Amino acid sequence: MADGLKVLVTGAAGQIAYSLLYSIANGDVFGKDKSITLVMLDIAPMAEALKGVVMELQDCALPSLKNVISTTDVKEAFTDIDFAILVGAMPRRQGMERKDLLKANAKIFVEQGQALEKYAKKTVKVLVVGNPANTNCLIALTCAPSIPKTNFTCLTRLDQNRAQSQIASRLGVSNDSVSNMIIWGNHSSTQFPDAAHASAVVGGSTANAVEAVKDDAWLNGDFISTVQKRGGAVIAARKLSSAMSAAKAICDHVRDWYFGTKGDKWTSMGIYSNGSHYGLPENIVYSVPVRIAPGGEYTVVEGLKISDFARSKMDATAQELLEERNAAWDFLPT
Ligand SMILES: NC(=O)C1=CN([C@@H]2O[C@H](COP(=O)(O)OP(=O)(O)OC[C@H]3O[C@@H](n4cnc5c(N)ncnc54)[C@H](O)[C@@H]3O)[C@@H](O)[C@H]2O)C=CC1
Ligand SMILES: O=C(O)CCC(=O)C(=O)O
Repeated sequence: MADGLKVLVTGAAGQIAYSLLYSIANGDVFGKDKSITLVMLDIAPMAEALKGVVMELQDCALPSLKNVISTTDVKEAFTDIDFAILVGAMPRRQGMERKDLLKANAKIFVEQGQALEKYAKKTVKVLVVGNPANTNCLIALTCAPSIPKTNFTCLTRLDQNRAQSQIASRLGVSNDSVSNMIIWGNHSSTQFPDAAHASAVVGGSTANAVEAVKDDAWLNGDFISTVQKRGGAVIAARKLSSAMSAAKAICDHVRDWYFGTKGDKWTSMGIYSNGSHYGLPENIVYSVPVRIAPGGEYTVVEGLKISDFARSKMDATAQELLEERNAAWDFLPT
């Protein structure tokens, strides 16, 4: 078995983790030949529940799971990790926007950014899932200045999967027939799901998704708002936020980050904006299309033609991220 990886999942006793841990431990993310040390962090009141999850993982008898460490101690959790999947945070309830969670969750990402700085490998790759994911990611990377900012990403793959599925279902094709969907901006109701550069295989031929759908009113209207509001719709129906689909999207994101994207395909992820792509402001975490080399180095897909409609949507979601950043700065240590 190839050399192992030490992978941390926070919020390990929560509902997303319950759908996620098996896939990581089973080799569905990093490959069956990679032995995994799984580190599971939650808060002290959840220690007993965490024991139950550990027992279940043991009972799966998985060949690739080398070791399980469950802890409520931040130092133990972050020491020498290769990957950090930061899920642990409060989810929103009905009637809230994700940014309303900033006050409750920002301090978690200050503490965990500082822990990454002190205890993790400098090569650690960090995926922030807990909401508001983009701004929590910005907080974490700001608190870990010795780790490259490119090692921090936030999850918008769930939005991408939602958009892909909407287009596939509209065209009556399988989900894997649709590719190169883009999510621009914030994982929030201002995000811009952009089908203009996506392709779809319909009847054996590959076509641009917009040309295949042939319904601009839907693409510029209900398609966008359905994806933007999908998280809220799941909460309204389930009285709990998305978990199974979130866990699947985390696996897709981390797998692509580890193994790379294939050929001409790209994927969307929230990355640190250094001000050099698509006229986006500097110092926010903004979702863009990226191609990823095996091992994890990503490059932003450049040169896409941006319509006036797209520009206004991209700017609106950037504006929201600037406002979130201003609010978040109140929670950073001085
Ligand atoms: N970016 C995205 O696409 C998505 C983000 N989310 C977000 O993911 C987060 C987690 O969601 P769920 O698992 O459904 O919530 P949950 O409430 O079921 O689980 C969260 C877990 O985190 C733990 N936790 C709280 N503070 C912690 C800390 N300081 N360290 C470690 N663990 C801590 C809690 O004790 C709990 O066990 C929420 O903020 C939710 O809004 C959810 C779905 C998609
Ligand atoms: O919408 C929410 O706050 C629930 C979790 C989430 O971020 C999502 O389902 O997209």
